[in-house]
Amino acid sequence: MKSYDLIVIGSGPAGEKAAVKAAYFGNTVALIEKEQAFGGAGVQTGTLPSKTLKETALYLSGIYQKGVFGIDKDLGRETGIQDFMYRKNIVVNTMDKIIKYNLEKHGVTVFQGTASFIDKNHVKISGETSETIYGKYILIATGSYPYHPKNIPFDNERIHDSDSILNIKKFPKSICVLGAGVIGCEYATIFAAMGIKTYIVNNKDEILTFLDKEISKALVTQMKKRNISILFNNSIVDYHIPDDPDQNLNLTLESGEILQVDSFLFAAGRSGNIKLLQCENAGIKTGDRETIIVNEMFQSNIPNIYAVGDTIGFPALASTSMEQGRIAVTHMFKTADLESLADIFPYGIYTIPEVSLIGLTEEKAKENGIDYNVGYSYYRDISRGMIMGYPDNGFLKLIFESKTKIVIGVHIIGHHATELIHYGMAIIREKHTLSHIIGTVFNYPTLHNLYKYASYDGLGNLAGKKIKKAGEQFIP
Ligand SMILES: Cc1cc2nc3c(=O)[nH]c(=O)nc-3n(C[C@H](O)[C@H](O)[C@H](O)COP(=O)(O)OP(=O)(O)OC[C@H]3O[C@@H](n4cnc5c(N)ncnc54)[C@H](O)[C@@H]3O)c2cc1C
Ligand SMILES: NC(=O)c1ccc[n+]([C@@H]2O[C@H](COP(=O)([O-])OP(=O)(O)OC[C@H]3O[C@@H](n4cnc5c(N)ncnc54)[C@H](O)[C@@H]3O)[C@@H](O)[C@H]2O)c1
Repeated sequence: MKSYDLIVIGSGPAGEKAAVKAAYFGNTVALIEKEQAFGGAGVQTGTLPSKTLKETALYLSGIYQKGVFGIDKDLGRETGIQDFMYRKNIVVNTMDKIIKYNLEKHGVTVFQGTASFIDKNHVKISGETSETIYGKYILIATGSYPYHPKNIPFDNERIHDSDSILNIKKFPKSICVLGAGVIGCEYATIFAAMGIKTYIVNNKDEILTFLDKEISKALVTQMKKRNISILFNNSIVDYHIPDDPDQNLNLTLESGEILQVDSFLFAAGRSGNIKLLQCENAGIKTGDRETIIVNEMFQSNIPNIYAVGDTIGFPALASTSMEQGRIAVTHMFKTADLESLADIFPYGIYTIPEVSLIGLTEEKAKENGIDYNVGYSYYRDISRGMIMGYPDNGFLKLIFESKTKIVIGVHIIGHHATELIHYGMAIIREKHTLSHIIGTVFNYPTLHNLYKYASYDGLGNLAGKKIKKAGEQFIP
């Protein structure tokens, strides 16, 4: 029987990074993947395809060029679905090859097949042939899948989840998205940018509840401007698919109304991918939504078995999954180079416009009894924003402690927000003050000047002395 220091199950962001790190430090590593294509939701069905489609929608619709040249490109309506999917397919196929190459270069032995536990050290691989291998340590990195509520008749033709939506053969004439979480909001803005009438049905009275309220409201305003209708405090209780593919779906809302749309996308949650593993054979403790229960070093109740990424639940991001994989390996093999997950990490929401945050929201600061103040700056306040055509009326909001002026939260809505946030992360991790930001020289003109303007605005708010209000200097 083949024997390894580590068996990794799953080739998504968590599994790949863990496998190559363990191999780099001289351990024998096997990785088992059930799909032909590697990369999991990170590469094949989630992060990268959706981000590429967003970039494509921006390019084809010309949304960010309209403010610069004042012209409406209106390409979306003339574009075929092949054009829309073209770049996505290139990115996904290339990343698949890159992962396989990375594993090969590190000397990781790859097995194609479905992994299941025989006991705490033996894993069976069922594929074209069947084989059992031994691992001193085992890392579960099997990710998650879109949860399928029983009452939704998924057909992958008109009723989709976030996997099947990537294989559509024509643009929907209109679409209803269920769930205003990250997946729902991202896809809704992508379809709307392509000129498709889009509805979101959400069972709460707000979207993306973890955002600073002001930012989430600003995103709702931007979505409405782009012809997205959001039906709050509502859900769908019945789905009728007519025989005639040219007729609309009839979706019966909880409120009693019927919503007629061409297509439907379910985006209201995911569950851990652990069914096939037969965790009971190894005595591994599992939790809600098919997750594996782990400690802070990502170790399950069975000491030689670890689990990372979506399969352990929150925060279920590609960004954090990779780090969890590396930390688990540090702990197993005592490489002593990465002790724990960073105490704070950013969220990047790739809606149009993008949203990103790090640190506390205003609501959280209030709840924690912190004496805080805020400062704002608008893209339209700064030269780079002007050059870019004031995209999305975006803004940056700084939250800082009134007494020390130390920044405790950064929230951005607008173009490139997911890139801009990283300076905010450095400020918060280093406990920098508004004065520190003001005393920093940035390239000019750049969007980073948003930080400086927001700091001046914050100081003005603190002193009760403001010459100009944030956003006021805009002369249309
Ligand atoms: C639409 C969408 C957009 C997203 N956008 C972002 C984003 O912008 N930024 C971000 O940080 N995160 C994003 N995410 C989340 C991100 O994709 C996941 O957090 C990340 O992929 C989790 O990585 P993972 O390695 O745990 O699992 P996965 O990427 O799901 O990989 C798991 C792998 O394990 C394999 N597997 C499962 N069971 C077995 C078995 N029994 N045997 C063998 N192999 C098995 C699967 O086939 C898969 O290849 C998005 C997710 C979705 C769905
Ligand atoms: N940019 C990113 O980082 C990114 C992008 C996409 C996905 N992800 C990851 O994928 C995970 C899953 O995302 P998701 O959007 O599917 O789930 P989610 O749990 O984040 O959001 C689900 C939304 O649907 C609503 N909802 C749930 N049931 C409903 C019902 N029956 N009727 C109406 N509304 C309902 C919820 O109130 C919520 O707003 C996220 O937690 C995130 O970690 C991350």
